[in-house]
Amino acid sequence: MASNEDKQSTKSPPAPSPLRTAKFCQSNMRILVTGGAGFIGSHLVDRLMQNEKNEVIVVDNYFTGSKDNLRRWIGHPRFELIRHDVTQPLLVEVDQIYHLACPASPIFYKHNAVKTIKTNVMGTLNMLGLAKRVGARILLTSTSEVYGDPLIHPQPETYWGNVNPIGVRSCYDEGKRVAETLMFDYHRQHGIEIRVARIFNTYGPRMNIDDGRVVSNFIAQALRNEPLTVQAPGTQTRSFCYVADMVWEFTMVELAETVKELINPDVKIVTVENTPDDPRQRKPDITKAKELLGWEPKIKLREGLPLMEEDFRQRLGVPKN
Ligand SMILES: O=C(O)[C@H]1O[C@H](OP(=O)(O)OP(=O)(O)OC[C@H]2O[C@@H](n3ccc(=O)[nH]c3=O)[C@H](O)[C@@H]2O)[C@H](O)[C@@H](O)[C@@H]1O
Repeated sequence: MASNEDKQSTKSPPAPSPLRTAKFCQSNMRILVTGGAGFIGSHLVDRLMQNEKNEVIVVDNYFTGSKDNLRRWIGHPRFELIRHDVTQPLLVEVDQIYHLACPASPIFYKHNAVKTIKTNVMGTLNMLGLAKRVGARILLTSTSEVYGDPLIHPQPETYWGNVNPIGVRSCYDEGKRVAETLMFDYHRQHGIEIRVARIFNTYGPRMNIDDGRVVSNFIAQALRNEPLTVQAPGTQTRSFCYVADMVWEFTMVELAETVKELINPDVKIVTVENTPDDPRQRKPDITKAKELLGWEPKIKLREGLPLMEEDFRQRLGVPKN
């Protein structure tokens, strides 16, 4: 019944703006990346810029992103960088929107919770408004946090989650859930072409060194000869994705032991207090992605960690012995 109603109310996509379909610009694809100066955003920009038919516009407010991540593209004729906060409307003529903008590390997103939820709700609303106006396709980077502390393991796309609506993480996980709702409502009501990617704990070069997330913490701690801080109980799991890839499930103790073994065997592992609402386990069911997209992870944690170690060594000025 619901699906029939869905079908009836889904409109065909709005036509792209006449400016974008004019002959003179048909050959190039103009792509907006919000949060493009961030960790995942800047890797995406690298990939998009490899295609000579792409023009890339990045918007970022540099709250957690950095111009340094885009150094190689600044001044490139197919690249533009705009300082802009997505909670404010933006008008640009584009064909595709990759909407990544939002602080993603729990310490950053909890630091200004109201701003985080505004970014998720108003930011996504603004980008959907833009997509509707110019007829662009839009992708939202959502998160494994939409599953909260999941009661089903591993998590299929169809799982609705177990989320605390009034907790300290809600600004992010409920914020992303509303953002997903907005995406599907704009699709049903206005025919916008949408994609939603639920990203699981990604790590790799260019993460902020003091980002606060577990992989960057452990690597920076190992390189600084500080104890690896496993938050209790340490048996909670995450499924780590190398930034060019994905997904391997580990407990935090296993991760700490791997970082110790690979990066600094002398470092100590200590157990410290955890934060509220920390999910006890998380692992995506990737059956559908394998079947429909032909996608599966390739880079194992033991291969990905050294690549991130190399980047952190350079930025921390810690040479390899
Ligand atoms: O990537 C995801 O899927 C989502 O989840 C992450 O949230 P979380 O999994 O809590 O990320 P971390 O802060 O890296 O924590 C992972 C686990 O490591 C533990 N941890 C964290 C830091 C540390 O120093 N030690 C430690 O044991 C935490 O208790 C937690 O159980 C991030 O908030 C989001 O960027 C993202 O959307």
